[in-house]
Amino acid sequence: MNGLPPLDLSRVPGVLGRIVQERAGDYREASPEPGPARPAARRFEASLNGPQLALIAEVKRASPSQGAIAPLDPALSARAYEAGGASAISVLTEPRHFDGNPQALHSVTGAVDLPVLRKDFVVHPAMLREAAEWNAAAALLMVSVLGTATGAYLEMTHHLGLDALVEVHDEAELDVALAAGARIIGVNNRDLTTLNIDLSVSPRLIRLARRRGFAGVLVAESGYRSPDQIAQVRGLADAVLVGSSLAGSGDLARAARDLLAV
Ligand SMILES: O=C(O)c1ccccc1NCC(=O)[C@H](O)[C@H](O)COP(=O)(O)O
Repeated sequence: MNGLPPLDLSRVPGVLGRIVQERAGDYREASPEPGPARPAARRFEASLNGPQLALIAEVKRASPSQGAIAPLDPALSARAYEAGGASAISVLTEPRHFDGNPQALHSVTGAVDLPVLRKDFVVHPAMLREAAEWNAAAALLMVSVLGTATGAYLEMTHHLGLDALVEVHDEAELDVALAAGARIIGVNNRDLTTLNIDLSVSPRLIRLARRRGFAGVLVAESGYRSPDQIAQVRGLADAVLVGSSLAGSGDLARAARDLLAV
């Protein structure tokens, strides 16, 4: 496992640019060593690979687009999502804009049997080492942030035994994810520069990925609030990732169940 190439984060625009610069500052002193290799468990990937559309339910307490959403207890929320039929849990660990923290991830991995995704803005190998140490099953890698280093970060994520959800928002980013050898690709409907949501992005790029021969797992992400909206990706996506509408619902198990109703 070689060292990772340096990232040029000054090219990342808008809110996302600010967040990733802050995260890079948080990890400036951390060791860039890859850490010990672990066997691939592929639990996250397997949980999304069934015949039904799977739900990745997100523990999301706040966000740049919504402000404060709900003061969720991470472990109780994850148990509620599990009861509501979620296949996997996503936990935001970014502290300034999403009110996340490492302890939230740690408490969720101890509270549920479901695989857990570390949702953060990965800009340093230490963030992946932490995810493995905290028993996450997967980590998010964003092509808009990692650019041409996506393949190297993917290799390190796999080296640590983790699955990677490789996130894209446009055709050029999809090409990077495919060339990097991603096994799980998430298409974000939210433009992270403007924060605008366009639910036509996921179906379009998911179809394109299949036309390009991608046989792995495809996840539609962001902006889903109703079963009608989820219906737009049934039969196309393997999974949907939903945060704000579930987290702000007041009854997480019921909201998860209702969202998945056909
Ligand atoms: O949610 C935001 O406002 C946001 C802003 C800047 C960077 C990332 C952001 N969200 C991360 C996500 O991708 C979402 O948490 C996730 O896909 C769920 O989206 P939603 O169901 O719309 O909460």
